[in-house]
Amino acid sequence: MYSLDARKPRADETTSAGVGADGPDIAYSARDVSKVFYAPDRSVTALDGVSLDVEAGSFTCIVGPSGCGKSTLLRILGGLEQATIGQVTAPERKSAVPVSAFVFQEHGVFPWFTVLENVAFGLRMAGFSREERNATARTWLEYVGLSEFANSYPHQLSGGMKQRTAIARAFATGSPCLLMDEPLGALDAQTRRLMQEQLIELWERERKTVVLVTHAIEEALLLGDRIILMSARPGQIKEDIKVPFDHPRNIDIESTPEFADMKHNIWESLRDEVQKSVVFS
Ligand SMILES: Nc1ncnc2c1ncn2[C@@H]1O[C@H](COP(=O)(O)OP(=O)(O)OP(=O)(O)O)[C@@H](O)[C@H]1O
Repeated sequence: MYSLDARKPRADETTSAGVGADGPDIAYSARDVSKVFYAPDRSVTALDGVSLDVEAGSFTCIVGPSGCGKSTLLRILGGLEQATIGQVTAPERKSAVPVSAFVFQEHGVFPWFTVLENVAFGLRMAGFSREERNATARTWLEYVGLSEFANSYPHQLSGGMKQRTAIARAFATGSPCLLMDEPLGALDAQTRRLMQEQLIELWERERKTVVLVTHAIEEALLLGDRIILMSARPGQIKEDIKVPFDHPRNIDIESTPEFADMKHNIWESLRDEVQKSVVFS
């Protein structure tokens, strides 16, 4: 459990660090990480020798075929799962606010809490007063356009509104790093577009360290500054791609030839891996 130290974290504790004199700060670092899931009948090697440095304040997307270990890698970075072999380092926790906040594809909100209580939950766990956490939660509800629904319960919301609540909570908690596993995967196409735009805006406002798992190449190109392309299981890093589009960014970049080229090249590289994963899984 967290210690209930009800002070507001200092700015240097809650925002991602930038570029220091010795180069960029590294938020997460994985060195030769392998993960084997053991079961009585068979063991599964999910990751094999993955090494990765994630810069503080960067937006990294992980793309790869189904079952290649994307979620496992994210969970290992966030400390939810342990590597079988290899080392992982994450930013040091300096306050009651957890270093990593998670957003999953579904089930990210507590059905028995109102929208406001859901968004304020992380702050409550970190020991903030009711007044402070409600004020912060209301600000974030405004950013994601859910102010009117502060007192609604999740069953009264659409899927997109529930995901906005989960994303608002992750940002509101004040964690410097957000780990998102297909956060928009369950949404319909139109809502997904709006949420992509909103995620870009929120990230540009906060510049937190984000690692986001997605199946969609377009989404990774639109949101990320870097794409980690993984091979079929056992997951290894096949390519480490720099996304060259500037910020502030919007969905218009999708109509540029550069976007189309990158999308094509990434798909060419991913296609073999997808085929392997379909054959062997
Ligand atoms: N707790 C577990 N116990 C046993 N095997 C697991 C466990 N978690 C994941 N695996 C296996 O590890 C491999 C990688 O799973 P993981 O969920 O990380 O892949 P993924 O790339 O995120 O997949 P998807 O894109 O389909 O969500 C899969 O073969 C999966 O079956």
